[in-house]
Amino acid sequence: MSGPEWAVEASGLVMRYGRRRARVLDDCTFAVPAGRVCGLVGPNGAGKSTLLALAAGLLRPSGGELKVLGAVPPGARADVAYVAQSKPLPAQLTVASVLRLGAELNRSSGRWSASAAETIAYEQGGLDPKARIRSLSGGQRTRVALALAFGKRARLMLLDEPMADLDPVARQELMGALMAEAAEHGTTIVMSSHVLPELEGTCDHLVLLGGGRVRLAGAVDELVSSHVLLTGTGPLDGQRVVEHRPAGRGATALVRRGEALPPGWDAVEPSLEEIVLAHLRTASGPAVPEEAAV
Ligand SMILES: Nc1ncnc2c1ncn2[C@@H]1O[C@H](COP(=O)(O)OP(=O)(O)OP(=O)(O)O)[C@@H](O)[C@H]1O
Repeated sequence: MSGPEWAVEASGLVMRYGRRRARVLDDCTFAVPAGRVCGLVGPNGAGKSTLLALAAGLLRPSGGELKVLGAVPPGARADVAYVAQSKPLPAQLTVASVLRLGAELNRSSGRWSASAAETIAYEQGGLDPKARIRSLSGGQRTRVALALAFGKRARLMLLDEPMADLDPVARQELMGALMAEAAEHGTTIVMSSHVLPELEGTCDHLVLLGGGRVRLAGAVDELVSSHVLLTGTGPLDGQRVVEHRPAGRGATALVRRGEALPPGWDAVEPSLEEIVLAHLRTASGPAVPEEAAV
């Protein structure tokens, strides 16, 4: 692999907005390998946007270490595309001028791809190049912001809820475009989302934030194989229980794989969505110790 092995590396990362405020991120340690498509999930206010803005170099950490493509942000800015949740774009410009501005601002990298940007904006999105940004809908603005990110041909795309205001067809199309970008160019994508089915099948890595901490992080296949979904009745002594819920006359329990199956329980492999939901529902409680987190 050329370049750094890790696209994003956080070690003991702390963020607070102002000295007296509580920690939004507290002692967060995780790493996203280069070339992965990483879902960033967590309840509202968990710190996902904060983490992405730190990685984009728009905020400075209050403590700990953060490296992006091997450099302290914004050191690798030329190789990073960031799409903020608010998608700020100059309202008075036309779509075509925004894409020209993107080309201009990225001239020094020599990597700007007008065709990649135009495919997203015009071919797939059907946007009018002469339309002014202020006349576009929220979803259409999102498309322009994503067109800029694709045009940049960055090595890392940091996308803050990129699909939130897109219609289902546009979502599917743009997820496909992101997957193709990752597969063809080895681009690392870190994408926050609340839509779990969207992440299942597209992300091969996951970071879950809750209560300011990293609750879960690692390769999706390892996270799935390190959990077991139990249904049944009886004590769960010795099991590392993530969540226990009543179901009919018995219960379901998501546990970390490890100990032998307790009597009275049947085990199946959970889906990623079941794992994430269980961790989200318990995200403000104490973290269940994990072994295989990256
Ligand atoms: N500029 C700011 N000044 C003070 N506090 C802030 C600021 N930005 C965010 N916060 C606080 O930091 C915490 C994390 O916010 P953040 O936007 O990072 O969460 P999030 O996980 O992206 O949430 P959501 O899913 O709702 O978008 C929240 O408690 C929020 O109120």
